[in-house]
Amino acid sequence: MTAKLILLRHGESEWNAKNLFTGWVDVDINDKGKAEAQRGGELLAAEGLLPEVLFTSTLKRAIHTAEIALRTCDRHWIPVERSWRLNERHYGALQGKNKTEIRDEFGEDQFMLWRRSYDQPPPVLAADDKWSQYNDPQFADLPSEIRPRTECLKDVVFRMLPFWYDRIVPELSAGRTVLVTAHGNSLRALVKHLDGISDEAISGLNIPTGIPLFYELDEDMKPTVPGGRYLDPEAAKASIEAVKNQGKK
Ligand SMILES: O=C(O)[C@@H](CO)OP(=O)(O)O
Repeated sequence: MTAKLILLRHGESEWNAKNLFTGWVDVDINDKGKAEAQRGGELLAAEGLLPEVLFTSTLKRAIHTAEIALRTCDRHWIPVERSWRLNERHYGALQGKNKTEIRDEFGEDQFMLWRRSYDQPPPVLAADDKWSQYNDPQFADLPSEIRPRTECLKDVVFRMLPFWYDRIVPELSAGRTVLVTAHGNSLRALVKHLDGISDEAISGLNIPTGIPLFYELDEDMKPTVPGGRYLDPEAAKASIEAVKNQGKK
């Protein structure tokens, strides 16, 4: 038996369009993002890949993307579970900062280390910073030692995997088609795990906005096709290139 897993990064957000580091800042999708989410739902319907359970982060750009995509393929009614463990990587002191300005100020190497290295987090964000979520009621139940003030991708893998094993894998094992709507870096963490990508090679992986990535998984929860399959490969290619080049002039 194989299991069906669909990964969907949220559609373009207001801050993606403004070229700002976002992380845990709870910005919404814009009109282009809404259109991408709808197209995502159309692709699911066209392939007959109809989700039976939804997992999302607690951030509105992922929640709203899922709502639009599921409404479009008439699956608005499926059970849903949200978890902070699927949230975007906390971008620390870079949250709210312009990517091009950070690249100009600190140079390409440091910019890429912060953006795509596996284990080097940006500087911490002060708890009382304008763009901090440290005292947000949404995260009040999280013990302070796991409430992030910055994260590298390795930290995301560490906090995401318990949710994968405890909540998502049981649904896949039960034969249900699972949709996960999340973020560029929380999905990079999951793809790294699924495809066994090395700490070095993961820096070259980018996830496009709003295009479903379909994985068929074997009984060991390993992909039958490495890397899965984007339901719109051409659009995925163009969007991956755009994500990769963010911050460049
Ligand atoms: O700003 C962010 O939170 C992420 C995703 O939008 O950006 P990046 O692709 O630079 O990691």
